[in-house]
Amino acid sequence: MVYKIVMVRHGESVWNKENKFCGWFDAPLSEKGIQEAHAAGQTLKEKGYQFDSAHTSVLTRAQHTLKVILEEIEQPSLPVEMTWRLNERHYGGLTGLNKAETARIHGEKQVQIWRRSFDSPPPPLEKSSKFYKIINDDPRYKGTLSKEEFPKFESLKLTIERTLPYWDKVIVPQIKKGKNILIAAHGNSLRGIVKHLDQMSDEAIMGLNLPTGIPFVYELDDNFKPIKSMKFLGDEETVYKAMEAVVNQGKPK
Ligand SMILES: O=C(OP(=O)(O)O)[C@H](O)COP(=O)(O)O
Repeated sequence: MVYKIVMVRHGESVWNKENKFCGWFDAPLSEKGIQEAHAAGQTLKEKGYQFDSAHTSVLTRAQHTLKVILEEIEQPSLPVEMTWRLNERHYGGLTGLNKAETARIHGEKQVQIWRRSFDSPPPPLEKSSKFYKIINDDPRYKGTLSKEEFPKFESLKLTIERTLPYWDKVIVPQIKKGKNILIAAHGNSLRGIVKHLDQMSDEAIMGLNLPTGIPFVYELDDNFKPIKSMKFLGDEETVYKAMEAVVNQGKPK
């Protein structure tokens, strides 16, 4: 049996465009991001993809991307499960800061560590931050995350620790039943799933940057080992350039 799963990072958000660390802040899609979502949906339609269910985060940018894709593939009523476990990593005290400006102040190397190291977390989101209440008092987390559980920051390691239980307990059983699944999520929650599937080392995952709005496919064997890893549904040059652009966000300008 060969299992297939499609994943996509949401289209460009307004904060991606403004080059700000976003994390759990609920930035909407930019105009370009909406176009990217349409293009992703059209590509999936051209290639004949249809799904049995979809999974996304509780953040608008991922949900909006998914909605546009489902409209494009003419499956607007597909069952969708939303969970904070697929949220972007919580960027703590970096939330809202411009990445290039942060690199100018703290150095490109430090920003690279904050963005891509496996287990060095960003500084915590302090109560004094203007984003603290917006994120922590957001009603979408009520009843699912207690005050004690609510993160103040997340490294990739911590992100994986809360994403993988959802992958293992909810998504994998659906795939094993033969369901075709689509996941629309975020740069770092998806990097966590990719690291797990490809059994990438803590060092190797540092070099992976996911572009916005370009779906990618995994084909997995019975033991969930990849037969085909991360096959992007886009031409190589476009994908490469989009990945490079993500890397360059952390350079001082
Ligand atoms: O919110 C974010 O990711 P997202 O746009 O995938 O939701 C982060 O700001 C991505 O930043 P990074 O690429 O520096 O880890």
